[in-house]
Amino acid sequence: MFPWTLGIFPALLLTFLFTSIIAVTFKGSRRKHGRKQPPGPPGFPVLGHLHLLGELPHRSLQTLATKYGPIMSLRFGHVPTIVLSSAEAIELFIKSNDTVFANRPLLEAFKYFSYGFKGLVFSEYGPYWRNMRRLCRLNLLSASKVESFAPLRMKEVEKMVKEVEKAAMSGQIINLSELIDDVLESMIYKMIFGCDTKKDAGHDLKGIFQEVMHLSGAFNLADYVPWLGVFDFQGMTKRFKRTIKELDGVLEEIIKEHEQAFSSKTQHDDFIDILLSLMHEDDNVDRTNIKAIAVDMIGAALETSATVIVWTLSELLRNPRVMKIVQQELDAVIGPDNIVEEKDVGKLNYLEMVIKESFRLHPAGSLLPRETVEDVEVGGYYVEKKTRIIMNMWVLGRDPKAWPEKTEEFWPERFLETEVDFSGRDSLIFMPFGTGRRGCPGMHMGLYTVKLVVAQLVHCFRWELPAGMAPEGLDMKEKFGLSMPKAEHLLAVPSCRFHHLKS
Ligand code: HEM
Repeated sequence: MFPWTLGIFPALLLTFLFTSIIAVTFKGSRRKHGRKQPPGPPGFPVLGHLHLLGELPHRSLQTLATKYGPIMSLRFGHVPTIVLSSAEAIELFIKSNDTVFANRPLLEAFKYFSYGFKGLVFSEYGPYWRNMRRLCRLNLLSASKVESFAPLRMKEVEKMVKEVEKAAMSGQIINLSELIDDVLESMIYKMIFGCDTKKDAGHDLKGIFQEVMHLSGAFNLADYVPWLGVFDFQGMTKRFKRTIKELDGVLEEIIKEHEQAFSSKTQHDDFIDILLSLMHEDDNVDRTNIKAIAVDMIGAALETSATVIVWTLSELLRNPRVMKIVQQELDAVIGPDNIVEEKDVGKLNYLEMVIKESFRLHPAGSLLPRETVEDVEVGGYYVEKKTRIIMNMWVLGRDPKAWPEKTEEFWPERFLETEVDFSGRDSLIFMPFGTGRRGCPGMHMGLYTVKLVVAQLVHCFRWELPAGMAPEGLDMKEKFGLSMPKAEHLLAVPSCRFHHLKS
């Protein structure tokens, strides 16, 4: 969820050279109004601490926090920032002052791709956001809506099983990262648009969205040193404009098709249909909202769910002991020869612990960003309005105080004795879907999808690493991005566990 990956070094070098000319005249200070600020390292004028982030900012910030503590003050370009690196720090700041920390940073990419913050994810905290959130929760993400899309999810998962079966027959290596992306794209696009590619109409919906995600995760200098924005050194503004124009063209076409079919349909199935019927009833919903919400839902649902599935399967391949227990549970609950159905996933208790453990070590969204709505004093520190707050989720899962046993190991059994659920309500040591008012409203849909896909792949197939690679040889490096995906694609060879799968 935090963008500053691509091209960070060339961009920083450029900024440094450009701004060092005027740096001598700039008197930057982290002390505001003589009031106490959290500790932090000394920074450069203009650049602040941007140079300290490195290729993997979550790790660099973890190292800095060991020196400056779990509440640390930094400045990225012109943006005052506080990094929270423990459950106690998040409790003190976010939980106790939820409404004060309820904004998100308004970055340039999000401005373009959310149609000027007209959706839910990036809209400013206040009545507009409340209305959008209520609308999405009630009409798109309610328990009954999530359930109504179960047959669609199941159909896509069955198609996936057939594809893997074919590869298994011929002993082929499968690129699981690509396979999972494809399954989730089809599921999510069909749920939102009722179609999955628009290739037949000469568009490449998937390609356009990949560019949206790519640009949303890119480092854009103008977000940190706004007055450099007019020069567009990185060509970002040009790319934002080109991509949103292309995206808008496809979204308009999809909406028009839905409008034409609208009156003849008795049932309004996909998100666009539902939003169009709301537009007819509610003056607060217009065409721009529909497009912004559609983009929001894809951005929020797709990469997060795919990343979690790939990390979970990677951990299972690296830990044959855990894989064996998951398969034993599936055999006992689902039974050999049966395909897993969504109604069964709630009975898979060990799988649930496996997914929790995967979230602990590989949170989808390593750095959760928020922004202060107003000036506030917390824990004796003065935090001014529009300060960026970063919760370092990556550190939370690896904090030896919170997870004293086998901290760095993949050990799902720890959740036998730790009473935490996914929601971040009980305990902030584990909050993979965020916390408070801006916590994830798609948690149930995300969990159903992740559990169903993982369970199916592990129940129907045995998996081995290619070329006789030992489990401990699997590369587990992450790359930084919106959802901290695995750096290398996950490749594995399937073989069928059952001869006659009943679907
Ligand atoms: C495994 C999958 C998912 C993960 C790990 C995940 C995680 C997150 C996280 C960490 C946040 C930020 C919370 C905060 O700031 O406290 C978030 C926000 C959000 N998520 Fe999810 N999410 C997932 C799936 C979904 C799905 C399937 C949808 C909808 C279809 C969705 C919709 C949203 C929305 C709309 C927000 C913004 C809420 C707001 O700002 O009010 N997410 N998600």
